[in-house]
Amino acid sequence: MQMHEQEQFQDFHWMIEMLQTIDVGVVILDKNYVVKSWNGFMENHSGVDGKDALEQSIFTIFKEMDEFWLRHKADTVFKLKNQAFTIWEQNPYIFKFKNNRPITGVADFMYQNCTFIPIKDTRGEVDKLAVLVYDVTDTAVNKLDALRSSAKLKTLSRTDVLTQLYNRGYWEEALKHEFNRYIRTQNISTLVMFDIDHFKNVNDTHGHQAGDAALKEVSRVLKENLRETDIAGRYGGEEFTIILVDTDAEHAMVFCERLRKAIESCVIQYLDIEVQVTVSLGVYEIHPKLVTHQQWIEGADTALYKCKNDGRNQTQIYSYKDH
Ligand SMILES: Nc1nc2c(ncn2[C@@H]2O[C@H](COP(=O)(O)OP(=O)(O)OP(=O)(O)O)[C@@H](O)[C@H]2O)c(=O)[nH]1
Repeated sequence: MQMHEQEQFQDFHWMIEMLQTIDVGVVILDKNYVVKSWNGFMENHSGVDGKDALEQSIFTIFKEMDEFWLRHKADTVFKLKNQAFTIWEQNPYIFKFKNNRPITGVADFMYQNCTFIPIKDTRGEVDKLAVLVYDVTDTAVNKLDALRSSAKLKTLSRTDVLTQLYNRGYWEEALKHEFNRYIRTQNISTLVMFDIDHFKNVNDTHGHQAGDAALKEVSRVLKENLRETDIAGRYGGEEFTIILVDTDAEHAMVFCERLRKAIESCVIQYLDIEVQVTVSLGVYEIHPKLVTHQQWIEGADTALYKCKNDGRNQTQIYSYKDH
């Protein structure tokens, strides 16, 4: 061997050595999807030895592979002679490998980004392509975790922890939204504010924990009586609010009386204590002369306090002329 040839052979040897050991999968496919090269990364993760993979169709080695998808992707690389990419967000993996990383052990399989590179022959024709496979499991798992916890945060920040109803902030936003919708569409909605009667007595007699159990139970009964479109929130301590969408005061009254009776007949169990509570409910149908959503709340609140003054455990309707 001449000196020049020997150097070339050395270069080739180093290149093969490097391809064998890099932490990226390298597969070379011909136009018939037959494997022409298979590096160490592919051997390690697929469990298929290079000598067994060579001259096999890639679809024989990976029987579950989405053949249609890969052919479509590769065809464009062969035709356009351009590189193509896939990212895990679009397609979690091309080659299904088990994930064996200790840190991101939660993922069942390896997330992959892949690059498809056209390889030209000596005449400049693309007759093969290289698929480079990058293990991006760590990045993917971290990103998915962050997305999951931000979705959880979103729910948390709009939910009252004790009752699992909407909290006051979120509920009030919903009320504003409904108020503006009325201005646009003139669709009637009714606001209900209700409060547990003599709730202080429950706490004083049975303790705060029993009081919490009562709040939870009242919320449960409330949820049971709601329609899909109704929006219920915990307004404050033992005060609750409901927007009854597309409902007038008369129908709201029927709803409130049903709810009031359901709560009254409910026996709340906390340890060996049994507690029963009643509620007072104020009803206010939206009115064209209302200028702010705050006035809507005030009307319902006035009706609620009228119930308290008139003996509690009842529903009253407020009307605009009471202003
Ligand atoms: N257990 C418990 N109690 C709460 C919570 N938030 C507010 N409270 C209590 O609710 C009670 C409200 O009492 P008041 O405003 O005097 O009203 P009330 O006793 O319900 O009487 P009326 O509304 O006039 O029928 C207070 O004792 C508060 O401490 C809570 O999250 N858990």
